[in-house]
Amino acid sequence: MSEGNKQLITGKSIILRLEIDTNRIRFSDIVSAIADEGGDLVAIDVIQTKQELSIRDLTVNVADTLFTSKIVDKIKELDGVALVNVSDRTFLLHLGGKIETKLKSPIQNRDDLSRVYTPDVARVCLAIKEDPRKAYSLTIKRNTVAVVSDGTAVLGLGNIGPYAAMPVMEGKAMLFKQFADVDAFPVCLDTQDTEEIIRTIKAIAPAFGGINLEDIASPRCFEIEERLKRELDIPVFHDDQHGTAVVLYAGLISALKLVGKSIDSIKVVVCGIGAAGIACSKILLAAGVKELIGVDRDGALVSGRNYDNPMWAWYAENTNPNKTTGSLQEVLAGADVFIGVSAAGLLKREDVLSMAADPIVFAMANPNPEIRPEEIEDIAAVVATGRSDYPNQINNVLCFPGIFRGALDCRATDINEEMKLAAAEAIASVITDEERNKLYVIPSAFNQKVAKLIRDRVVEAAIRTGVARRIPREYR
Ligand SMILES: NC(=O)c1ccc[n+]([C@@H]2O[C@H](COP(=O)([O-])OP(=O)(O)OC[C@H]3O[C@@H](n4cnc5c(N)ncnc54)[C@H](O)[C@@H]3O)[C@@H](O)[C@H]2O)c1
Ligand SMILES: O=C(O)C[C@H](O)C(=O)O
Ligand SMILES: [Mg+2]
Repeated sequence: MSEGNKQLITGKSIILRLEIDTNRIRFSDIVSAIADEGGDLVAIDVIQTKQELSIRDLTVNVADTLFTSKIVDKIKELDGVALVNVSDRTFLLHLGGKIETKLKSPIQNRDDLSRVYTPDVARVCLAIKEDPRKAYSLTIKRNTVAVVSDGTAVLGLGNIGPYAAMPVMEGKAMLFKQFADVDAFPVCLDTQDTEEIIRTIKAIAPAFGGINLEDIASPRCFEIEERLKRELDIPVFHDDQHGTAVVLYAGLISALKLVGKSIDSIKVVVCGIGAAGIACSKILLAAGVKELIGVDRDGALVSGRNYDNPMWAWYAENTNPNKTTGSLQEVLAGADVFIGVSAAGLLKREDVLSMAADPIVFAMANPNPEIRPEEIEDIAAVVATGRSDYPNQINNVLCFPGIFRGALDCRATDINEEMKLAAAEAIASVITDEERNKLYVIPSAFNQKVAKLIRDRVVEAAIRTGVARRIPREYR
């Protein structure tokens, strides 16, 4: 297990079910024992009481699994307490998966049955056969997105395969529904072959109004997306590239306002030149960043070198104008902005100290960032991560629900550059100059304005650029 993955088990919440003999032990002694072993008791539920026996569920936050085993051992030593069960709240939330199918209308009698199913359904099938566009009005297609992964670059966990990728894809499906009322379905493919992935996605496309590619490793992800965009008539969007780039750009516009720097005068270092790093770099170049340096495992990407990865060859030619060479630490000196889309713990406090005044640090690797915000909160002007448990969450969740809502509503054939830029501007517009501060440069995922604003701007951009096949009523 890598160092990064080990940190994964931080910040757990466990539930201890205890059978307590109240004649033999005081509850306060149990609480102290838990605290002594590093547990933070946050809730108590009394499940049952009979005479001197009390069954209680104690919800305890622990910093990592080590504390869990210490707490469990300590409880077992206590006289008058029996440990009935220990459960992890996160695992409980995943029991049986996180999403399900719901019927829009119940099937209560023969009449209903004959309409939703044989024989009447056949008339609907034939109507679609006659005019395939009716798939949008008569099937789930108009509101359904496939979240497709091959499990090769799941968060920063790497190639963990399609089964292990499912919890993330189910999570993305939840976010689609929660934030934009899009029905999304996780599809994890048991193949890592580019052609087979393309063929499979094309074969399942009839049911879907859009394809959200997720956690597919670079450089394969580029060809898969490019080919599918060309060969399918529904929008195909690689979230780790474009969703991330859109939110990053929105966050950077806002952070630069805070520190009073302009986009064309800053030096930016991007660490991790994969799917997210390349897309973030492209959006920054388009926005006018002049000094942009990409760093991967072997240091800065520089023109004139031979790179097997064709995207790196392109990257080296189009960035790093001063041909700066060296490690992350070396090229970061004097930089205004650090963007991390690589792996946990790569950035050190000393590195941030070597940056220009008012450094902006976007440490976006998941689940563990390149540096923990608490390590640099006193020296950085703005710190953001991809996580939900710190302020300034720069995560593609802010983008993909609204962008697909817009694309589906106007039956777009594509999600193009103008639509992505419109989404970034929509996110950036949510925070006013008065509201903006060090801990609030990007709206929260729960800000209800975001998805709606993105949707409207995306629809407008789709209409403007001629990719909308339907004009929503308010734009007619
Ligand atoms: N916050 C967000 O919204 C968001 C979105 C997408 C990706 N990410 C995160 O960014 C990371 C990369 O995701 P991706 O989809 O681009 O994956 P990817 O596999 O396409 O790219 C990762 C890149 O990071 C490089 N890398 C790995 N370890 C490195 C090291 N020690 N030093 C320098 N470079 C290193 C790899 O060589 C690769 O080029 C993951 O941690 C992921 O969770 C965050
Ligand atoms: O899944 C996330 O939280 C963001 C992003 O898609 C990632 O792969 O890290
Ligand atoms: Mg992802």
